[in-house]
Amino acid sequence: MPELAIRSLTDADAGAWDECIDVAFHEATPPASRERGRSLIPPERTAAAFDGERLVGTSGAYPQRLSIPGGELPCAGVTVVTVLPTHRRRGILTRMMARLFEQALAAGEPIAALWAAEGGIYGRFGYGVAARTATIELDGGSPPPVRADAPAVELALLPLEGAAPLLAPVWEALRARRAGVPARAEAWWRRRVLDDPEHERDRRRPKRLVVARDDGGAVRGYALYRARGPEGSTVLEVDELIAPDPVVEAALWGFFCGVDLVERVRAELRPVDDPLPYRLADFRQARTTVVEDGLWLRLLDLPAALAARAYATGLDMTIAVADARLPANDGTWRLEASPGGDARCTRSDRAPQLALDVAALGAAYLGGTPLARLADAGRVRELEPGALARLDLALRTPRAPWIPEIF
Ligand SMILES: CC(=O)SCCNC(=O)CCNC(=O)[C@H](O)C(C)(C)COP(=O)(O)OP(=O)(O)OC[C@H]1O[C@@H](n2cnc3c(N)ncnc32)[C@H](O)[C@@H]1OP(=O)(O)O
Repeated sequence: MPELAIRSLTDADAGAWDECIDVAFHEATPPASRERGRSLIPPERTAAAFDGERLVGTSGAYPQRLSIPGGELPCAGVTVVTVLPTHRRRGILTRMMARLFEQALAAGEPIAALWAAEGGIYGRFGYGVAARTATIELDGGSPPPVRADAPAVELALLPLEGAAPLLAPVWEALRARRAGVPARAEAWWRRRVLDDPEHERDRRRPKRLVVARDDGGAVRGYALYRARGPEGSTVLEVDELIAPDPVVEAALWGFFCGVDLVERVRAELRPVDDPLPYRLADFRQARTTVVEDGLWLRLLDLPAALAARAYATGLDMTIAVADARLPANDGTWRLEASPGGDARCTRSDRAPQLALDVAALGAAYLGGTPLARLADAGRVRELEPGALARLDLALRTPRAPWIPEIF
C-alpha cells in the first residue's frame, strides 16, 4: 500500500480537493462556489492527504480573530474536514488535525474553533462545545415587541451589493458585546455573507437586507432574510439579525412581526439567551424550537488562552488539566486573575483544587458552559470544596457566547 502523505493544497490539486469535499459531504457544489470556498483559506493553511497520487483527505483553517470575554484572540477556524469513504478510519483525520494544531501554534493562534458535522468526531481531539445556538420561530403577523422607549430608527431595504461597509461596524459592536464571534474581512462579507448566487438558494427567494438607521443615517442594526415556501404558507427565514443596541434589535423584530403574507418567521443561529421572548407581551409568542451545539473550541496554547481572557472575579486557583494530544498543556496550572484586569497562568507544583480535561475547559472558556454543569456530567472533579463555585463565578459572562454564522 502506498504511504500516506500530507501537504498543502496546490492549484494542480484543486479539482481533486473539491471532489473529495463533495463526495464526503454528499454534495454537488457548482464550480463558482467551489472556487469561492477555497479562496478564503490561505493555501498554507490547507492540508491535503494523499494516498500515493490520489487526494483522499482535506482540511483547512481560516486565520480568524475570535471575540473572547474581555477581548479577542487569534483563532484557527477549522473547516472542510473530509476523508474519502474509501479511506475512513485509518487515522487520516488524526494526522491532519495534528498538523493543523502545529500550524496554528506556529501562527500564534492559542485557540482553534469549528462547527462539527457530527457530534462524535471532535471531543477526542480536545474540542468542547463552547457556544450553543437556538432556533426561534414566531407566527406571521404577531404583535410587535413591547417597548416603553420608541426607537429613533428608520428601517430601509437596501441592495446587498456594497453593503459591507455599512454592516461591518454593527458586527464589530456585537463582537465587543458577545464572545464567540469571528471578525469578518471585507472579502468574507462580500463572498460569504452578501453573495447570493441563485444555485445556492435551495428553492428560496433572493436574500434581502433590511437596515435600521439612526437620525444621523448610521446603520445601527440589520437583518438578512429570505422567503421560502408557496404562496399562502410563506416562511421568512432570518439568516442574520444583528443589533447590539437592544432598542434597535426590537425595531428589527418588529419589522418581521409586521411583514404581510407570512405564515411564520424562523431565525436560526440565535443566541441561547436571546432576549426576544422577554420583549413580547406573550412570552410563548417566540418559540425556541431547537437548541444545539454551535461553536466547538479547543485550547491549543492553554496558558496563553487562559491569561488572555477577562474574569468576573479575582482568582488564585490551581487546576489540573489532562491533554493527551498536546502534552505542553497537560499538567497543573496556577491561574491568577484580578476582576476585569490582567490574568496570569503558570505551571504549578501546588496540589490542584480542580481537575478536568482540555475539552471541558474549552467548553467553559467563553463563559457559555457552567463548570457545575460539566461537573454534574462527570467532566470536572472538585478536589477542594468551594473551588468549583469560585472558578465558575470567575468564568461567568453577562451574556452567553454566540456564533451567528457557520464557517
Ligand atoms: C469542521 C468540519 O469540517 S466538520 C466536517 C467533518 N466531515 C464530515 O463529516 C464528512 C464525512 N466524514 C469524513 O470525511 C470522515 O469520516 C471524518 C473526517 C469525519 C473522519 O476521518 P477519518 O480519517 O476516518 O478519522 P480517523 O481515522 O482519524 O479517526 C480518528 C478517531 O475518530 C473516530 N471517528 C472518526 N469519525 C467519527 C465520527 N463521524 N463519529 C464518531 N467517531 C469518529 C474514529 O473512530 C477514530 O477513533 P479512535 O481514535 O478511537 O480509533
